[in-house]
Amino acid sequence: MIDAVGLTKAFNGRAAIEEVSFAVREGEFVAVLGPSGAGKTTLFRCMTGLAVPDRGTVRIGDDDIAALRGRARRRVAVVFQQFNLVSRLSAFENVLAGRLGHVQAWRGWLRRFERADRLLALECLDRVGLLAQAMQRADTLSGGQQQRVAIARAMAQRPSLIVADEPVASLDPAAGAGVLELLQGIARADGVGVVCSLHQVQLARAYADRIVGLSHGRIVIDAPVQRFDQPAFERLYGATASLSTH
Ligand SMILES: Nc1ncnc2c1ncn2[C@@H]1O[C@H](COP(=O)(O)OP(=O)(O)OP(=O)(O)O)[C@@H](O)[C@H]1O
Repeated sequence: MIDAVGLTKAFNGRAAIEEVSFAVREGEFVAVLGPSGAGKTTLFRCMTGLAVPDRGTVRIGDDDIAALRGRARRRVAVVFQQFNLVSRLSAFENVLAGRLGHVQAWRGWLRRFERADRLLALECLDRVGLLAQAMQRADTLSGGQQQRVAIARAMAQRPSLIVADEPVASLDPAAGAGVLELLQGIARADGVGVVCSLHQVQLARAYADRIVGLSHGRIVIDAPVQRFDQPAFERLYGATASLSTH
């Protein structure tokens, strides 16, 4: 469904990612692991059209993501480490923002969404367990709740792919696990592809279907989660690291 081929991006003559290729199928949850500076964020920015690769393509179905403009971009939803909600708006209004790529522009400006869009936003909030908080201002919610709102917003976009860049890095372990369980559920129930970068190997092993490992800008592992073993772990994090303690 999503096909990244030969992605290369350099900054000041130094490659941040080099010849990165991988595919994500419908309903698949792929965790991207790798040490700091391995190139995960650069890869994600290229996959979402936020950055233009020097070489390579990302296709979603028949479309090249770099060529997708405006509304067509709605096929890829992004979840950020810092949630990126509008703090003074309610959870509900933030989720409605996920519909902006689907409605006429004036409806977005005036926040006059149709009934079907409002119902969908409520349904998405219900799916993430926050219906009761729908009218609460985003900045009064806990970090875990804010990330759930961001996921509801991504769902309201009705995307083919959700790209989540370290979505649990700012959360405590329980809230982080809850967020990954949600993303896993969305992949399975809705057939949405999910690509999620993580620093916690144990979370990747618990929730992902596949692990893609990036090191120095290159893919060094691409394997089903069951095959992510000690040698794979060492290839990614170095010989002194031990999988059993992660
Ligand atoms: N805008 C930029 N300008 C210059 N160098 C950059 C830029 N963005 C990324 N880099 C460099 O590219 C390399 C990969 O960075 P990137 O942020 O993609 O890694 P990462 O795996 O996401 O790291 P982390 O896990 O710490 O977030 C690093 O060496 C970084 O310094």
